Amino acid sequence: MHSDPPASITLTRPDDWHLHLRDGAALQAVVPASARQMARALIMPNLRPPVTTARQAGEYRARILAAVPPGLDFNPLMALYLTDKLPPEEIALAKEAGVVAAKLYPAGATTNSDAGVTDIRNTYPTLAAMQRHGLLLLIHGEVADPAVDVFDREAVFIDRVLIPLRRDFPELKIVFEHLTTREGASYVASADRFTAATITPQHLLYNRNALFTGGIRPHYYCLPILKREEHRQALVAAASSGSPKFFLGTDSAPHAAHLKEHASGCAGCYSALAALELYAEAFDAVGALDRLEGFASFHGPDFYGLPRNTGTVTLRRQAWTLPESVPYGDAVLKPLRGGESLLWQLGA
Ligand SMILES: NC(=O)N[C@@H](CC(=O)O)C(=O)O
Ligand SMILES: [Zn+2]
Ligand SMILES: [Zn+2]
Repeated sequence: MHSDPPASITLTRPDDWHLHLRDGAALQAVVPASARQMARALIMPNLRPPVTTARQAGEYRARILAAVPPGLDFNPLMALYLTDKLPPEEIALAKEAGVVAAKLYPAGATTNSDAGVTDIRNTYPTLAAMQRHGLLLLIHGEVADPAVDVFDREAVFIDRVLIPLRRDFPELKIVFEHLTTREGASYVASADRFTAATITPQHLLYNRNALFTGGIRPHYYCLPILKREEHRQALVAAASSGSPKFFLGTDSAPHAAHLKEHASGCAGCYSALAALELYAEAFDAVGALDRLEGFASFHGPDFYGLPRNTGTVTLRRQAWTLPESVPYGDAVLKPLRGGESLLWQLGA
């Protein structure tokens, strides 16, 4: 028996556990959208130059707070960018300054990852300090090895890097960011309580056909790249399973439209403008709207050891059209699903 979807759903205020806000004019352009939807966000440190000290993280956080529109309360949580040389002593300073995590980018794996880690063993003293001080390790889980097929880089990362790393640091909390494969979902589901994962809206809604529908579609290009339909289905099953290991992280990654519509287009989807609406659509499609609140509002803070938010947001089942583009400094941004209709709308 099928029951009609509800006309509205109310959730505890959600958080975004994987967000790129950039800096300068770009930061000013994108902070309001996230602050309107989310109570907190874990801010990615892949600026140029990257955020590698507790002091830089504090200064960056202040710039973010200064861009929050009056009347909204938004709490940015900060992470350091792990390099081959991040000193273990910086971890104690970071902990003291309220930084909650460090982010591992394998060198060359994604946008602004050239300062990333060339060999995980170089970071072992720093990872030991993180385990001791209770900082989480956030991972872009793809090998950068050009010999590995782009679509296999996540699965290969699990075998080559993650399994040994987990063995060497059994109590380091690890978030496998922007999960994209069935292999990733089953690794995390069967891992112990120190391992969790974020999942983006695009990986729940689209498979790799979206990259080529009627021509090449640069606004669906992000890393890790969209995968086959069977992987999308595995991700939807994981996100809507009720397991506390999976939670919301948009990986909203703005790039000026002209740099995506380019011979060598940038990787990253700008999803922050309608993130909750997109997630609601994905959960609605499998009749799992009752599982959205756990994924969006509870599992993240529980894993990070932070309090759940108070207050609520309401989504209404009401079609509306997302703008095709929005201002981005001197350029424009084309949001994921821009110019198209959405089924759910976040209440004012
Ligand atoms: N996801 C992306 O495709 N891009 C991100 C980097 C990242 O999260 O890997 C970016 O900063 O643009
Ligand atoms: Zn990444
Ligand atoms: Zn990201």
